[in-house]
Amino acid sequence: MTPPAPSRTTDGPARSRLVVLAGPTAVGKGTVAAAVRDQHPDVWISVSATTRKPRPGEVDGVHYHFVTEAEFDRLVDAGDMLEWAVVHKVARYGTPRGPVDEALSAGRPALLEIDLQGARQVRDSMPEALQVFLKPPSWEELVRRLVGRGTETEEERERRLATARDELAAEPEFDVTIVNHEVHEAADELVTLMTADPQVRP
Ligand SMILES: Nc1ncnc2c1ncn2[C@@H]1O[C@H](COP(=O)(O)OP(=O)(O)OP(=O)(O)O)[C@@H](O)[C@H]1O
Ligand SMILES: Nc1nc2c(ncn2[C@@H]2O[C@H](COP(=O)(O)O)[C@@H](O)[C@H]2O)c(=O)[nH]1
Repeated sequence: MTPPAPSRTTDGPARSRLVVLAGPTAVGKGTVAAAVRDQHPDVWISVSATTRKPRPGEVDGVHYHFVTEAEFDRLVDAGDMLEWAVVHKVARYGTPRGPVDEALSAGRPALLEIDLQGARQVRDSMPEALQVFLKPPSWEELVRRLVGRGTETEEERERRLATARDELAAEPEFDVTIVNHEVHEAADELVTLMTADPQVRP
């Protein structure tokens, strides 16, 4: 799919659409974002900074910028984070501000895959961003996906599922909901939203 040229307004240069993708743990945010990356290289996807340790197979600078607590503090103190939060009561995650501005100024549709707290911060600071909620087909399927991923201990899974209940209740805050039944269908729905005229809200 070829994106339309970004809209121009009378009060500034062209800016493309910023989309926030949020939703409970293991709903498939990362998987859908990876499918978007594979199929639509024109879409820019933010690489977050985090203080959590890499999982097997995760590459620094690709999946996350893995930073120390001190480095994260420095980024926050310098005002270099568009948003950040402590997620699942364990680690800090944040969106580096500079690359987002560069992508939008270059006219690329930009995607942030972040948690509910971060989505709320972006809603305050960039109300023009489109807020998309990714929802599981059912609670049972969400648990199946979390267990099936096999990357957390039982204790960590319980903590994530507790957060997930609050996150599911926040669905009405979002502009659009996509149900992640099938990865490629969800990715296509997301790209359709990302490449629509940013002046027109769905
Ligand atoms: N549509 C789908 N159908 C079946 N399995 C899926 C689907 N989407 C994702 N999965 C699987 O669910 C698991 C969780 O996906 P993923 O890690 O992308 O979730 P996430 O929302 O990014 O999670 P977290 O917020 O914990 O980082 C993975 O094993 C992934 O392969
Ligand atoms: N507020 C932010 N949340 C983020 C960011 N990057 C990722 N996340 C969210 O963290 C959880 C856990 O991720 P995991 O990789 O440890 O499974 C998940 O909900 C992500 O969406 C960010 O920059 N800011």
